[in-house]
Amino acid sequence: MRSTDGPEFAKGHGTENDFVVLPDPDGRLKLTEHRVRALCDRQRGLGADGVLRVVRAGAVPDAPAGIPADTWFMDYFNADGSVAEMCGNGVRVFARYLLDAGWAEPGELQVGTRAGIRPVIAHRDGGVTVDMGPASVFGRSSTSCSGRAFEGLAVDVGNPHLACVINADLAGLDLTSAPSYDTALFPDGVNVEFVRPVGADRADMRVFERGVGETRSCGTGTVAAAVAALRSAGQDTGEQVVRVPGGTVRVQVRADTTTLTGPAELVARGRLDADWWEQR
Ligand SMILES: N[C@@H](CCC[C@H](N)C(=O)O)C(=O)O
Repeated sequence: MRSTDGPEFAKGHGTENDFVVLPDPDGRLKLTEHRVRALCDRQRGLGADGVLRVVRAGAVPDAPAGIPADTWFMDYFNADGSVAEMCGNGVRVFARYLLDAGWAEPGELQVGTRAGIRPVIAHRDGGVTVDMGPASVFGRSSTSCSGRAFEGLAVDVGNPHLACVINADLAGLDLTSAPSYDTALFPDGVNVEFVRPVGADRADMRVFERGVGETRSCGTGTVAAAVAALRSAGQDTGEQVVRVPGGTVRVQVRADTTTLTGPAELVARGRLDADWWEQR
């Protein structure tokens, strides 16, 4: 009989950007790069775009200064085991997990991330709004994909993005391999979005995520996409409904901050096999 008393997990997604959630309030789990990759493996693991460790900020040695020790901290890892500063869809799923576990009350809550504290509101309809903080444009750059060059805006949403507004069919892009990017402007890599405006306040988007590959949604990416779509129409602020392969989110870009509203769903809870976990 195999052991079933390994660490607890949950599985959830936000617009089909999916995550393994590992509750670890006191920071006891040894979450190595190898274990993250194994968990996210879609053939031999649970399968996910990333891992969200649910831990108190005080138990995370590299949590940014200024986050109170008892704040719930989203310790985020990409599927390749790399650490990222922020994950917009992840924060929504993280908040849903906290509520489901009874670790947070409905209403407004604060989630610590490597990009700072993100205030979150969980709505009665299952949607979640995240105050994503200001999105700052730090240049223009280019990428090439499917043998074509595209221009885009470099946008910092806590993590780096290159959001390219294009007037071409998104379905025709081959995102099975990483689009090129300027390593001087993006020394730590970049998430690349291709954005097609559809009317004044709507845009379609596909994304190639740093540390993952093409995903069906990227919350921080939709914020970068909204900023780029608005700028292409001569606006610094406004609202955009962004449609991604996995669903639809609403982004508000204000002068002082941005917000992201979209669904978050938990689909399973269980325990990892203890032997499997120990052998990773
Ligand atoms: N899917 C996320 C972004 C996750 C991090 C990203 N891959 C990076 O390395 O910056 C989102 O919903 O924002």
